[in-house]
Amino acid sequence: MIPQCGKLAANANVAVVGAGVGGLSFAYFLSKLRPDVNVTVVEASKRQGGWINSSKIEDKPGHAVVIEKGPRTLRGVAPGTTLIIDTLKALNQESAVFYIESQSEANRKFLLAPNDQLVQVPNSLRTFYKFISGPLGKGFGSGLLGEAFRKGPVNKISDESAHNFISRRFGNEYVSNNIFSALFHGIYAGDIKKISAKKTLGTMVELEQKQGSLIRGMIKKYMSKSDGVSEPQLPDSLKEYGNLMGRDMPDLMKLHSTLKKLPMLGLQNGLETFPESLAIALGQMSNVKILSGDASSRLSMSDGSKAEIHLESGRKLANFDHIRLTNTPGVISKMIQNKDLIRQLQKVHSNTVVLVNFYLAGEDLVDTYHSFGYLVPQSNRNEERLLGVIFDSVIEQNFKPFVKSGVPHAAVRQKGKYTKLTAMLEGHYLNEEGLAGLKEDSFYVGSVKRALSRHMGIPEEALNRGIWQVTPAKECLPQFFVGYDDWLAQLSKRFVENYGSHVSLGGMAFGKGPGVPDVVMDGFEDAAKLA
Ligand SMILES: Cc1cc2nc3c(=O)[nH]c(=O)nc-3n(C[C@H](O)[C@H](O)[C@H](O)COP(=O)(O)OP(=O)(O)OC[C@H]3O[C@@H](n4cnc5c(N)ncnc54)[C@H](O)[C@@H]3O)c2cc1C
Ligand SMILES: C=Cc1c2[nH]c(c1C)Cc1[nH]c(c(CCC(=O)O)c1C)Cc1[nH]c(c(C)c1CCC(=O)O)Cc1[nH]c(c(C)c1C=C)C2
Repeated sequence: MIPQCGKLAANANVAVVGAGVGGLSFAYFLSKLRPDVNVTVVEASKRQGGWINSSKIEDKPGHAVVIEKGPRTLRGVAPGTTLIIDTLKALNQESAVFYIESQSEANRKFLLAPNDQLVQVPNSLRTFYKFISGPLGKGFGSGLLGEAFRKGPVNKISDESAHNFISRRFGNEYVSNNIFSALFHGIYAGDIKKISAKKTLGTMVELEQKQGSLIRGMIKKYMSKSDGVSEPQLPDSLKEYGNLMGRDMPDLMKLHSTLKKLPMLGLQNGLETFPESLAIALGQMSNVKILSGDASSRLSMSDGSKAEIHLESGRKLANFDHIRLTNTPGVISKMIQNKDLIRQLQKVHSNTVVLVNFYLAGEDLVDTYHSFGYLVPQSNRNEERLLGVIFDSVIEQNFKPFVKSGVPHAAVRQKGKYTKLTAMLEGHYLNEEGLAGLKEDSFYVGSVKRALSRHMGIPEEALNRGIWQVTPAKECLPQFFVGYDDWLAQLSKRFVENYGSHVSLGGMAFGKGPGVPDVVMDGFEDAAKLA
């Protein structure tokens, strides 16, 4: 998010706060587009990559296994993914790219029913029938049949919760409680009853507004698509990327068309390969400095035209024409002095997720449920406060190299059978207690063992033989509360009143969505506006 701004003057100084993928990609694109600009990246932690964290454990002496303590896959359909893969190509890392086919077992997903049975999310007529006639299907068939005839809200509303919206469209609360609440666990670690429909289900909300119903809207969209054969087009953001970065347009179009058909992509040695490649490229640019291990504690303006950053170590960095902040609203609120802005930023709470990684060599403990993993809807009793479980070993075993001459398949997975899982817990369930409610590691390992045994019948004895790691990702996912878009517009106005065009905001809270492709695309678009 960037205020109306002019282009940076020649040899301008820019600071980027945060060396997560959002900060690194903004710095990378800006330096590529404007090699005369001096860029300083300030990072609190000693490592770069932010929540992208592909960590290594030793299975046996000298044998490293990658475990993801954050994101691991990218959506193929997102334009930001084309930008990421094309950037990796430019950095000679294309051979590290892997993908999952739509028909792959790793593209199946399960939901946990109230009776603790796993039910497959339909991907065929047979599974659709099984799903709607099962415990999670209540209200789905009738809801869908009646959807086209249900009226919109009586009074025009500017926003509502995603739960409200889904319940209105389906004519019951079952569909939200049994299905959509799980999806909101699997993306926002959030409570569907508190999340903005406009921000998170924007396309559906628009369909209702324009066509009166989702089904009618979708039919109309389908009919207009099948009217004529239109040439495939690059989205505007990718056209701008291709033009400004001097990329071959037909190649970019081909890459985007290919990626759009892939449900997900991953990287050899984990998703951290991307921010790591960006950091290496930035390290080779003479006009870029990365300062790690020193947090920004305060921002100030010196004479109305230059900005300063005060670091926790006591050091002051001065003379910046522009500062890019890529942190959550809560973190940014601690760097500024204006009371009104602080109050506004503090309105956004970021949820905490506890990640529990498990690895066991030699055995496949999830063989009856081969899939991406499962999510837990709010209709489940869920004593463990589990949000969902990702079956990393299944994903890795189904990865295919994106380029034929790339890394051999075996390079992304261990040899033979193994089980690698990531369970995610807490999220909105922790909000009443706050961070003080976080428990010891052994508590979470116990919770996950109990849940896996109950949901999939995995014997505790087998779980006791694996390696466990617990990582709390504190206040990691900003929550898009009802009215978020209006809040963002107001916030942007207030930032301009206070800092003119000297400060811009990037990262999960300020882009199109919370995914890696969204924050990378946002970083490019804002860098292009300044360049
Ligand atoms: C558990 C989890 C799973 C996810 N799964 C997926 C997924 O499967 N697919 C997907 O696309 N996305 C996923 N995401 C989202 C993805 O992680 C984010 O889109 C991405 O990491 C955001 O990058 P960022 O640079 O904006 O923020 P961050 O990664 O938060 O980076 C911000 C950086 O700022 C630094 N910082 C903080 N305070 C200061 C300070 N005062 N001074 C200087 N530096 C500071 C931090 O140390 C950090 O390095 C997931 C997120 C989480 C938490
Ligand atoms: C169980 C908790 C979580 C899982 N992933 C996340 C949480 C909190 C975080 C997350 N997952 C995705 C994103 C990016 C969203 C985007 O806009 O790109 C984030 C922040 C991707 C994602 N994961 C699932 C879905 C449906 C999506 C979005 C689109 C897609 O990739 O298809 C499903 C899912 N997430 C988790 C599990 C266990 C799971 C399904 C079985 C873990």
